Amino acid sequence: QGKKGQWNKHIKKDIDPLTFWDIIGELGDGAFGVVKKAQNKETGALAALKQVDITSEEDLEDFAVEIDILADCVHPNVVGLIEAFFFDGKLWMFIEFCGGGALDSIMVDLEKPLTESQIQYVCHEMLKALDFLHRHHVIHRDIKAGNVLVTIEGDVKLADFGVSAKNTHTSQRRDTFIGTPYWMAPEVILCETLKDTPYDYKADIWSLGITMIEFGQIEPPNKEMHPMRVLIKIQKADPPMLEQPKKWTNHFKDFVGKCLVKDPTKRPTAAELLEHPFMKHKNARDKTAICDLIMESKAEVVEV
Ligand SMILES: COc1ccc(Nc2ncnc(-c3cccnc3Nc3cc(NC(=O)c4cccc(C(F)(F)F)c4)ccc3C)n2)cc1
Repeated sequence: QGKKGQWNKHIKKDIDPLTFWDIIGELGDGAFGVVKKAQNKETGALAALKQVDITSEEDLEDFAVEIDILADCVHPNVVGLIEAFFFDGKLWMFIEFCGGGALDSIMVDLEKPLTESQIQYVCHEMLKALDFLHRHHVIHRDIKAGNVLVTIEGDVKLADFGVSAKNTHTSQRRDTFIGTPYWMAPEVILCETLKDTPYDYKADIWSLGITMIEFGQIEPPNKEMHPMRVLIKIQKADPPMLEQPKKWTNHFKDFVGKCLVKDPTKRPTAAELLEHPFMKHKNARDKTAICDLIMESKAEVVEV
């Protein structure tokens, strides 16, 4: 079995998933397509379920890349694939459910940004995920608060709802559409040769820096601008900075400044950033601050 045979190993075929799973609700108002909440009949485990109509071989290829990434990249800070089925012309992906949801929704719901100690912990967890993915030759390419999930225990899991992640091995790229520009690194916009070189994973480090500003201000820089204008500005302007410098420590500001270096060859790796003083502080290993935030956000939603 050639290519086709290759993707079978992670996907159960011709078995009805509803033999093992109950669908118990909807997730997100279709913002992510058809995503449901499911519960395992035997274990009671909760899952996020994505069902995708597979009409063409090409669709299959695209989603096989996603399954391969998730099956190969098992890490405590990356969303976990529980199992996948191909049934009734659909691909069914069951992902470990993160009860706190995405961090952008939490900031919007609570109408407040993260504190520096919450940012310190989330950033440390994200860096561990990025270091792991980059070592596995996976570039995320859409790092932003909306792709950072939290569990009710305060664990942080990197996700990719736009599925723009690329496995440099297969160098298969979903139709090369331009994602949301606000988090985009300068070299990615310029389509510089650096995009497909040993430096192309550095784009995630730039987006991490933008995401740090997003955590501290609820929105990324230039959010009020028209997306096309932002592409030009990211190219031309000096790197963005935190708006209220007095609000943040020098370690945090220095960390953001190191991520937002326009020349990718001069931008640090995730491994190097894990050694930055901002990451050596005990807050970076203390989940209590983020647990308080998650409880506050869960308390907001009173089950009617
Ligand atoms: C609206 O409130 C909530 C509340 C809880 C949750 N919790 C939750 N927990 C787990 N997954 C999801 C989820 C939500 C919407 C869409 N997809 C979700 N998970 C998911 C993720 C994926 N794939 C990835 O995240 C992914 C794909 C490629 C690469 C990567 C990475 F590079 F990060 F490894 C990650 C595939 C299928 C699914 C169902 N949502 C979400 C919203």
